[in-house]
Amino acid sequence: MSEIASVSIARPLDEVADELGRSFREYGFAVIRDHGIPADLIAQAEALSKRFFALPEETKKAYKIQGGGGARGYTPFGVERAKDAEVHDLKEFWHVGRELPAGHPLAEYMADNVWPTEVQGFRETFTALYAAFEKAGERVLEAIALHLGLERDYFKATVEDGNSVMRLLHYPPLDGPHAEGAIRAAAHGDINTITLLLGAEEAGLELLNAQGQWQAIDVPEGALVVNIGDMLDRLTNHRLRSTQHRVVNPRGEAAYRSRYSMPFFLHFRPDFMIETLPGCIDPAHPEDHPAPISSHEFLQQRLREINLA
Ligand SMILES: O=C(O)CCC(=O)C(=O)O
Ligand SMILES: [Fe+2]
Repeated sequence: MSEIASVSIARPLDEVADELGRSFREYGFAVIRDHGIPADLIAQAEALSKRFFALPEETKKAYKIQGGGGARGYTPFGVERAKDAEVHDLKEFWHVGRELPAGHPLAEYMADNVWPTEVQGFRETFTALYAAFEKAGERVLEAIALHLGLERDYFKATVEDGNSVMRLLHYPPLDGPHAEGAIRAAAHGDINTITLLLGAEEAGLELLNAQGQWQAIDVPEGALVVNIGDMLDRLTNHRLRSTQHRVVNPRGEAAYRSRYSMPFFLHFRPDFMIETLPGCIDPAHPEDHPAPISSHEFLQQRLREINLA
């Protein structure tokens, strides 16, 4: 049986595109090494994320934006609920979005960021990390374009000034008799184009494989986990799979520890029309979603389903 690919993107992309593409077709996931996001920037970001979540609840709640659907700033424990899930996820998180200059035609789609004044260097560090994620994501998309037989820079214009969001996540420690194996984030597919995940070395991330089994994703230290989101799944007529995944609390001692992670949800630009790629349609795979939909409208529909809009 094949495995989730672990690929260095420092190599020429035409040499790795097919291994990467196969992993995205079969698992919807791949592990990316040599992604170019500096290790010291990651370490600094992890330290500041921990510092923020360690602040008193009342301090953090001051950064919850009323009516903002959690798009920016702080979302407390007990709000987000996966599509069709009955209970809330066991997590709190912070969102950083794109900063566009005033008067930019896409500015209306993007709320202003807020920054916690209690954590020194937060804004600088996460602004730098956002840019680094974006650059790594662009390279992954180049490899995906090659795999799909498209021009290497096909995706560049589709994601330029997109509504990408970086999420700092904290899953607080659990206690009590039901802590081991508890579901920290219920099964879900990501909404966006691709997701790049850093800092998830603490066990718990699992994907639902094609055989219907939950499979743990092992992440070498410092590597990126990349998965396909629903928008790219739809664009490619399900050739690249947006796979259900979840976070479970590990068993043993680790069950009683916090878990931190930092996903970057890379989005198409809001006005990009998601219309099935002609190369992904053939008699065996007829077009599944004939009506094009804008990336913005798709996102709004899905946010309503997960209690964030
Ligand atoms: O924390 C993780 O490892 C994964 C988080 C995730 O899947 C999400 O926030 O969409
Ligand atoms: Fe996810």
